[in-house]
Amino acid sequence: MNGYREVGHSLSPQQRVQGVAAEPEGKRWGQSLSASGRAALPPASTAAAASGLAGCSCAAWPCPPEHAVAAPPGLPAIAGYGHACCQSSSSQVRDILPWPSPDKVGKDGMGRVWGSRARREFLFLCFPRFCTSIVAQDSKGNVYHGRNLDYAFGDILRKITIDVQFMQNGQVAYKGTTFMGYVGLWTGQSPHKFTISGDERDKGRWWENAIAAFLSRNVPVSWLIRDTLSKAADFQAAVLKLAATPIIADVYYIVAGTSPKEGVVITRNRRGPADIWPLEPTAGAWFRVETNYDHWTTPPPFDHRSTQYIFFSPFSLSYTIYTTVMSAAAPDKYMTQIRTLE
Ligand SMILES: CCCCCCCCCCCCCCCC(=O)NCCO
Repeated sequence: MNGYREVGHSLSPQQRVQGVAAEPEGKRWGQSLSASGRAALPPASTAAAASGLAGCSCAAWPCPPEHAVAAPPGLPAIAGYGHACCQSSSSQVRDILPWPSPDKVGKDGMGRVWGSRARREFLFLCFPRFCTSIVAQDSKGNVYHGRNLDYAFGDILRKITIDVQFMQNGQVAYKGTTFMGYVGLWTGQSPHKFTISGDERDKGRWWENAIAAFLSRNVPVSWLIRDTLSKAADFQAAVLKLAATPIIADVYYIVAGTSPKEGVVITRNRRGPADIWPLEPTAGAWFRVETNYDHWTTPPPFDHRSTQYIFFSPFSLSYTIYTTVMSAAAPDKYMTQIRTLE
């Protein structure tokens, strides 16, 4: 079964989501769950989930866990999913992230969606596009940023995944999640300024990357994340730097700041930006999800991420190395979980 490895215990996806749902806003977000945290989950939550509750009209925000909308049998409920004050948002989420069909989720979480494990490994190598980043703003204007880093060679990479802090004058200048011995960063946070994640964009040919690297002397994409974390003064400066600096390969940079509306997906060509896709909360666009496809295109039919819920999807877990959640305005809440396959 897919699980989570963090300080001393592992949780199933279902326990994890329900545990988060059980906590008051701001208390539990970004912290490790304890066994007692799970025990505190009100029984009503399970009852509501089992009863088929389809939205509520209470005035509280966040919607209490007992108002969580039911998920299909065997899948977790999400608090606030059907709340009146985010009805439009909820329905957007429902449209964009519907529950996967349980009959497609097998013992290893991939089941009939992908077939045998050998076939999946082969498919990953052929179509290595599995990362997911999300930036979202809540009703109070807080901005959150999450990412799944999915990759092959999980057995090795999970063992060498580390959170690193870069110090300057005795203080944490920035931090990130990476692999032992790997110089760049695909995930990081500059405290009280911004957070960044990178997702691969599979465009162009390998030799074009080589030319960009060796002849044009462009910057590797993960180095630019690190350099931006180190040098950019604020969200705007970070977005400008990430959008304009010539890099070796195409990529998606997802950036979140500390103030309302500070969230953006930058689609990069080697030479500059192909597209900038900001949050537009006043127009209902309170979140942006980037996987490994241009947001204005339709993902191929073999990729179900845009039609399944993201972080806890059994579909994605098999190749997920780690999940990070962060919010630059609350830098201490930075949390990475290594995804185990036990
Ligand atoms: C001694 C050094 C060991 C280094 C290990 C190197 C691992 C490289 C990992 C790169 C990860 C890039 C992932 C980008 C996220 C993404 O979009 N993934 C989808 C798969 O292509």
